[in-house]
This record gives sequence, structure tokens and C-alpha cells, in this order.
Amino acid sequence: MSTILELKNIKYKYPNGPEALKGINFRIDKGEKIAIVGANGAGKSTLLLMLNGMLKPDSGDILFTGEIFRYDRKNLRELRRKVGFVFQNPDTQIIAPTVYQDVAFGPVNLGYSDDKVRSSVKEALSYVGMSGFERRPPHQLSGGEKKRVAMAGILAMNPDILVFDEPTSALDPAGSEDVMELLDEMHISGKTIIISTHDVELAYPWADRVVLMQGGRVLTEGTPDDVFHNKSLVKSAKLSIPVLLELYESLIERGMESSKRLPKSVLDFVHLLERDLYEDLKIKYGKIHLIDADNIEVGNISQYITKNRISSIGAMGSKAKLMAEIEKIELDFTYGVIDKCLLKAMNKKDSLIITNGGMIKRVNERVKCFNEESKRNVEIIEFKKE
Ligand SMILES: Nc1ncnc2c1ncn2[C@@H]1O[C@H](COP(=O)(O)OP(=O)(O)OP(=O)(O)O)[C@@H](O)[C@H]1O
Repeated sequence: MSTILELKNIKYKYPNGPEALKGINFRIDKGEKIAIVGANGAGKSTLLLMLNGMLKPDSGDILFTGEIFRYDRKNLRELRRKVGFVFQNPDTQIIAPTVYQDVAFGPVNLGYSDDKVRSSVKEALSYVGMSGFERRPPHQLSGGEKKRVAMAGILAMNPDILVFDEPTSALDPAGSEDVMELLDEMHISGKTIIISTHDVELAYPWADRVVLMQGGRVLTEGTPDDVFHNKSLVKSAKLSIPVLLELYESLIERGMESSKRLPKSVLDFVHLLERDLYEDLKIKYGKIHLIDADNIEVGNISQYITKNRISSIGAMGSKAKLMAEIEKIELDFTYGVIDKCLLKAMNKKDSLIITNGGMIKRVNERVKCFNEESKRNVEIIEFKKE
């Protein structure tokens, strides 16, 4: 993987404030999902603000695709086009009187033609599931809706890297799940995603790499397994171990056989507990039905559900969710959909995943990987147009 951003010994002190960053070093590779994890005041937001030039380090270098970043207007403009930043509080970001104008702000500033502005806004709003809100004043929207508009404003500029400061803060559980789902969707479409969070439960299953911060320093970085396994470092960062990992370690201490893969989800955990029990049994599992939202007419999903005795339905991606909404299909899962459907299959129940694009492949790969690891045979039935 090629390195897209690199931070070398970054130091920063706020004017009349503390030394917020005390020498930060790390790399971000293209296509990674990185979580900067730390307690309040660790320096996460300050660090993120460096990534698209909103703050300039007192010393140290930031390299963007190998070149040392220079803070003149031309370079800053280019960097901000390539690195989109979504603030923790959408009110900081949303400035225009209507949703359309707000999302159009970036593309207009980048000098896009009127047609390109219109199509970028349309596409971005549809991506975040906010089509139809164009004329609404942003201050009348809910917190979750504002967050989506703020995300659309950034997506409309089509950046390579997306930086989210505390993406789920102030959102209810469903809103948080939706936002994390959107982040995954962006990642699958090829974006590099960097988030900051103090929520270890969120970072542990989501990130490819975790950067653990405390007091303006990086304590450690690595895979979520490596970082969260280091109890003393996690404790010194004033954070806790993810619950699933803690449960797993307690069971290992009580004599459960250890596993090569640490449990990242309820499914992984159930699998660990069950694996010996089911090995010899001829269990018939439930099936996972898969509908490509790009390949079915509106109205036909409900029919399919009735015909196939589906017990639970999950949707991944805004198009799938929109189709479910149009057909008034109540969704059981909107986040962690594949694992939740695998759990249903273990319970001999058939489920349905509606999705599209690159996520079709992802469902197939995840189920294949689960079958290989657990020596089971959960079947995927893909909907085919007659
Ligand atoms: N604008 C500012 N002026 C002065 N000091 C600041 C400013 N913003 C942040 N700080 C200080 O810098 C340090 C790092 O803050 P930062 O917001 O980067 O931490 P954080 O890890 O993002 O925390 P949180 O999770 O609470 O958002 C803190 O001590 C904070 O008080």
C-alpha cells in the first residue's frame, strides 16, 4: 500500500494554551481505515486539524503523497480538496441558509461549472440519504440529519481522504450505526478514512489500524488486536478494553481454548463458544438471501420477502436503505449487517441483505471467510431477475 500522508515529529502549542501535540509520528496508507483513539484532551482533534492544513504545526513536517506540505494558498487549496474534514459538531461546518447551498459551497469554491455543482450536490445528498432536503434550512434539521448534510458537503468535493472528528458524537444508536455504515460504504468505494474517537467499542471492530493517544503523544499504534491487547497502555490512555475482548480474556483465564482470531463481534464470540459443540453435528443452517439494489425494480423486494419466508432484513448502503423505505420494508439491521445475518443463520433463520455495488462482493467474501474459519456452510442465495 502506498503512503498517502505522513506526520514527522509534529509539535503544536495553542496560543495561550497547552502544548497539545508533543512530537507525533505516523503514516497513513491509501485505503486504510484508521481510528485515532484517546480520552478527552488527548490531542485527537488537534492532530486531525493538521491533516488538511487547518492548523499548522510549530515544528515537524507533514508529507502528502511523499511531498513536504507547504502552507501557501495554492497548496492549502489543493490539500483541502484532497482531504475532506467533517467536524464533530455539524453546526461548525454548516453555514449556508439551505441544504443545497451548503453542500454546493465546496464545489462552487473549487470553481466547478454550474452543471458539475448541481450533479455533485445531487450525488452527495443521495449518497448520504438526504435527497429531497435541498430547500430545507439546515438549522431545522435533527442532529443526525445535520451530520449527513455536513458529510455531503465534503463528499461533493470528492476528496481522496475523509477525516471525521468523533463521527458518532451526539447521535443516537441508530444514527451512529447509519453514520458508521456510510463510512464503510465510502471506504469500499476507495476512500481513505480517518476518525477520532474515545469509543473503544466503535474503534475495535471498525479500524484497520488504531493510533492510541494520550497527553499529546502517540502511546502505540497497530492493529486493533495488538493495541487493545496491551492492557496497561490502554489503561494509561484512560480508556477501557473493549467488552468483547475483556470477556474473551476472562474465559481464556478460566481455561477456554484460545483462538487465532480475537472476537470482534457478537458473531465471532458466539462462534468461539460454540465451535467444539457443533463440530460433529449435522446442523442445517439458515440461508442468507442477497438482493442487488441495482438489479431489482422497486416493489419487487417485498414480494421476494413474502415468497421466501425471510425472518430478518438488513440493508447496507444508502440506495438499499432508500429502496427499503420506498417499499415500507422495516429493517432489522442497518449496521454490522453481514455478521447479524450470519448469527441468524446459526439460529436456523433465513435473512435478507439488500445492498449494491462493491458491497455485494463484500457479503460473499465475509460469508465465505466465516464458512472456512468455522467449517460451516451458510449458503448465500443471490436474487436473479427472471
Ligand atoms: N482552541 C484551543 N485553544 C487552546 N487550547 C486548546 C484549544 N483546543 C484544544 N485545546 C487544548 O489542547 C489539548 C488537546 O485538545 P484536543 O481537542 O485536541 O483533544 P481531544 O483528544 O480531541 O479531546 P476531546 O475528545 O475532548 O475532543 C487540550 O488540553 C485542550 O484543552
